[in-house]
Order: sequence, then structure tokens, then C-alpha cells
Amino acid sequence: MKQYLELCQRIVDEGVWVENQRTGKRCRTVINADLTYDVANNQFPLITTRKSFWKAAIAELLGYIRGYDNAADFRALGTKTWDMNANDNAAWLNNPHRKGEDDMGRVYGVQGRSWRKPDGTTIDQLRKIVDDLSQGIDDRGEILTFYNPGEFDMGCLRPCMHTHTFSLLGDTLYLTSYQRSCDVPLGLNFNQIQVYTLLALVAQITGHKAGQAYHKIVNAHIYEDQLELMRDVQLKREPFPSPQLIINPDIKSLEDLETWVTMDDFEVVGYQHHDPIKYPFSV
Ligand SMILES: Nc1nc(=O)c2c([nH]1)NC[C@@H]1CN(c3ccc(C(=O)N[C@@H](CCC(=O)O)C(=O)O)cc3)CN21
Ligand SMILES: O=c1ccn([C@H]2C[C@H](O)[C@@H](COP(=O)(O)O)O2)c(=O)[nH]1
Repeated sequence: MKQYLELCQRIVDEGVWVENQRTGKRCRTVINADLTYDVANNQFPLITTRKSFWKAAIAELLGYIRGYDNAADFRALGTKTWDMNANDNAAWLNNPHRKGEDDMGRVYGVQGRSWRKPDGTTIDQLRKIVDDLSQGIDDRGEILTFYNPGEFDMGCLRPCMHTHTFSLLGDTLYLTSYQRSCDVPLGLNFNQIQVYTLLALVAQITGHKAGQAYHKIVNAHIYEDQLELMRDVQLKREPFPSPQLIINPDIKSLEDLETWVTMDDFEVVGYQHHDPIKYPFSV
């Protein structure tokens, strides 16, 4: 929590105003942030200076793991976070690749589970990683990447948190996640949870201890219409200690994650938080 608040304060104090053409808004921006989450000691990085809707963040992650390409599937899991990008974004609505209501196109999990090869077949990146790690193999290329520039025009948004690298040291699994663009008030609240939970889940299904998760962010920003709430409300609050994430121990395989797992298989204990803050969202 301390590292999150320090990043927010750094953006307020040292950020530079940058015009963003896609949203038509200015963002107060810093470059380069390194966050670390202690998965080994179950220090769940949940924001405590406002109420965090953590289940929606894990639902989003589960949708990526399953390779979903549709906002309706995300809603069925428990999150509306893709509704606006799928259905309320002029550039995507006019894109001939859009297959209709709720379609997100070839984004995130689609690339992770069925990256298209020139010969027409597909690559399941996550399956390969899980199979390797389950056998104790780290070939120094256990990389899950959603970043496919050749298909950017076929999706509603370029992936923000785009690459996850898994590493094994003995029986401990580590994760390094890369993010090119980060909406710190809204997106990072979710992305921290996702990095942490991705390592915890993959360690659990491949039979390893979880170590640390390293989250590397390039462009970290606060939109102009979010700044006042961050500076004058959220940053004035005292954080509470980190809660813990409990994952159903019956989750033992990638198939389990693909088939029966729901948000009921995740629980947070000891979550003390301040009141919710509703930040504006930019499409
Ligand atoms: N501008 C922008 N910021 C983002 O963080 C973002 C995007 N766009 N587009 C793609 C996804 C969607 N994500 C989102 C979308 C909405 C919320 C959001 O509104 N969160 C609210 C509450 C959500 C709820 O009630 O479940 C929050 O207060 O955290 C968060 C992340 C993250 N990504
Ligand atoms: O997981 C996510 C997804 C999106 N974001 C934010 C970062 C930016 O504010 C927008 C994406 O805009 P681009 O113009 O494509 O950079 O969404 C996030 O923080 N986390």
C-alpha cells in the first residue's frame, strides 16, 4: 500500500501534463515505476485508502486466463469493466472487425490462448507455460504476452499490462509483469490484484511455492478529472494493514480455472478500508 501511495504522490508532485489524443484528456504522467508484491507472505496488495472492488479485478484476470473476447462473458464472471471499451468507443464501433454487441476483438486472453501463426494454426502460450512449470522446467522463456502489433486493429484496446514472465528458482515461482500504460487511480487498483493473483494461482496449479511478483510500469498517469479526488481525498487518508487472499485449495489445474472456478473460490480476510471513491473513467 505504501508503494502505491508513494507513486500517487510522485505523480501529483513531479508529474508532467501530457495531452492524450485517444481520450481527449490531459494526464499527469511519470515514467517508470517498480512495484513488488510479497505473495510468499500473503501480503495482498489491496488498496485500503478507499474501498476496492477486488472481485471484479480477479474476474477480469480469470477472463484473460480463459481467453475471453466478449464483455458479456466478463459480466457473467462478475465484472463490467469491459463494457465501455467494447460498446462505447467510437473508433471500435466503426471498426469493420467488430463482430457486434460486446465483442472486444483479438485482445488480451485471445492472444494468450490462441495467438495466430502465419500457417493458420494457433499457439496456446499459457498451456505451454503451465505444462513446463508443472514439470519443474523454466526454459528462460516462460512468457505470456498479449502484445501482438499485427492484430492491434482487430481489438478494442491495445493491452496495457501486456507481458508476464514466470521464473523458477528451486521450488519457488516468481513473476515479472510489464505494463506500458497505467491509469493509477482505477487501473492500478485492479492490476496490482491481478499480478499478485496470477502468481498465486499459477504457483498453486503447478505445485510450487509463490515468491515475489515484480510489476514494472512505464507510463503511470492520473487523468485530469481524477487528480483532485486523488490529491485532496485519497492521499489524505491513513492506510490500514494489508489483508490476505484465500484461494480455494481445490483449484489444481488450468482446466479447473477454465471450467468451474467462480468468484466464490476467492476470499479476502482482514480487509479494513476507508469509504469508496468514485473516480471518473475515460473511454
Ligand atoms: N481509462 C481506462 N482505465 C482503465 O483502468 C482501463 C481502461 N481504461 N480500459 C480497459 C480496462 C478496464 N479496466 C477498468 C475499468 C473500470 C474500472 C472501474 O470502474 N472500477 C471502479 C469500480 C468497479 C466495480 O464497481 O466493480 C473502481 O472504483 O475501482 C476499473 C478498471 C481497466 N482498464
Ligand atoms: O489493465 C489496464 C487496462 C487499461 N488501463 C488504462 C491505461 C490507460 O489509461 C488506458 C488505456 O489507454 P491507452 O491509450 O491504450 O494507453 O487504460 C490500465 O491502467 N490497466
